[in-house]
Amino acid sequence: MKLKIALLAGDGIGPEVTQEAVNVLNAVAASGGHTFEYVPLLIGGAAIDAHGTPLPDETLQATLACDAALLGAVGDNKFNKLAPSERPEAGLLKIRSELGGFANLRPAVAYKALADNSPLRPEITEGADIMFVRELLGGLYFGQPRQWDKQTGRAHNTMVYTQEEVERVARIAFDIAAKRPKRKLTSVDKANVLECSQMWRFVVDQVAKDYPTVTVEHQLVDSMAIHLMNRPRDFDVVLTENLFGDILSDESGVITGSLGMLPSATLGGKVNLYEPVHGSAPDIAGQGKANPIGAILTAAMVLRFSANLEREAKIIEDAVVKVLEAGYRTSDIARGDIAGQTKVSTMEMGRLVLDRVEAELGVAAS
Ligand SMILES: NC(=O)C1=CN([C@@H]2O[C@H](COP(=O)(O)OP(=O)(O)OC[C@H]3O[C@@H](n4cnc5c(N)ncnc54)[C@H](O)[C@@H]3O)[C@@H](O)[C@H]2O)C=CC1
Ligand SMILES: CC(C)CC(=O)C(=O)O
Ligand SMILES: [Mg+2]
Repeated sequence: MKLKIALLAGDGIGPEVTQEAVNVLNAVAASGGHTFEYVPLLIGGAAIDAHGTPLPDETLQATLACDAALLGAVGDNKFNKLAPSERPEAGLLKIRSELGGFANLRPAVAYKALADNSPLRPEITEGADIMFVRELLGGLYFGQPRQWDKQTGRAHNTMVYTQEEVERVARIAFDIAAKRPKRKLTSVDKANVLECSQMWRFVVDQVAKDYPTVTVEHQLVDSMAIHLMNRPRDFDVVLTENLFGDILSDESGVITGSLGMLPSATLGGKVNLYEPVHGSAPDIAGQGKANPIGAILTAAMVLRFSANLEREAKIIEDAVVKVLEAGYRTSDIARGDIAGQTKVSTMEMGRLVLDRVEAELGVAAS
């Protein structure tokens, strides 16, 4: 297997966690016959600093010429006063839209080893395993018109969806649900207030007719936020529009023990885009405190969806579980009051996972 991967490390903790993801990918390459070529490219604040724009054309063109894109995170407080169109985040939104992936898969799995890290009681989270399918190219983040008119003191954004946009992401979510043991799909909307959501619900019900084995329910986003905390095990595939999915998937970090645990893959476009769910975390950047597991599990998704290496993806996921079971914790998932835990840095956590991946694959330690 040959894979050319655009490496969009970005800002803050982005480069720190991406390096750990690359290390495990390299172990898989070394395990036999695979070549992963990386193309390091600037995006976000790093690209603004170097080229005055958050997505240089060179980055976009080079990414389009790759088989997959692995992104860390973008954003830095020093750009907070810029207009949305000039900020690092605009570079991420633009590359998402140019790559064309519309189905953002964000799995949230409550690992037993981290049961005491969630503020939710272990009996609430135990066994929770949710696959969020977030629509990534529509809704408020992309809708036109949008403006802040400082003269009139009025600002507006536009939520817009077409039936086709809803249908294509709904089909991906139903396909996934049909293959999972629970075969349940929860569609999230705000159909009691928004026309976009009423159409969303109508289209989901239409698509559901093609998936008779999948149980479908609709939840309003506000009460969904509390159901997710009260009874996370009741959910299986959760289908949402762009903004609601952004919020609810971050919220699911409470179920898993940390936002730093969450990976994602965006499918359906010209080039699949892989990124952990978290942002650039400027509060901990450069201190070796970032949890690289979200990025490492994102690397597993690269192998699963862009390289068809399911066994190797599983080896990485199992290695993460084993390291957690052995008690190793980055600071976001460390609890000083629990015996048997060893606090480790970003690089140490990456190394611990890598050691197990290399051992499992029979690769000499790098
Ligand atoms: N995909 C992306 O590139 C995203 C970028 N952002 C940007 O990131 C910047 C910071 O945004 P925030 O709202 O603070 O969200 P954030 O996700 O960066 O951080 C939220 C909190 O979680 C912690 N955290 C996040 N990832 C972690 C990890 N891997 N290990 C340990 N702790 C972790 C942070 O320290 C912080 O306390 C902003 O500029 C924002 O726009 C936010 C979300 C996604
Ligand atoms: C453009 C991003 C900063 C939005 C976000 O938080 C995300 O996609 O998770
Ligand atoms: Mg987000």
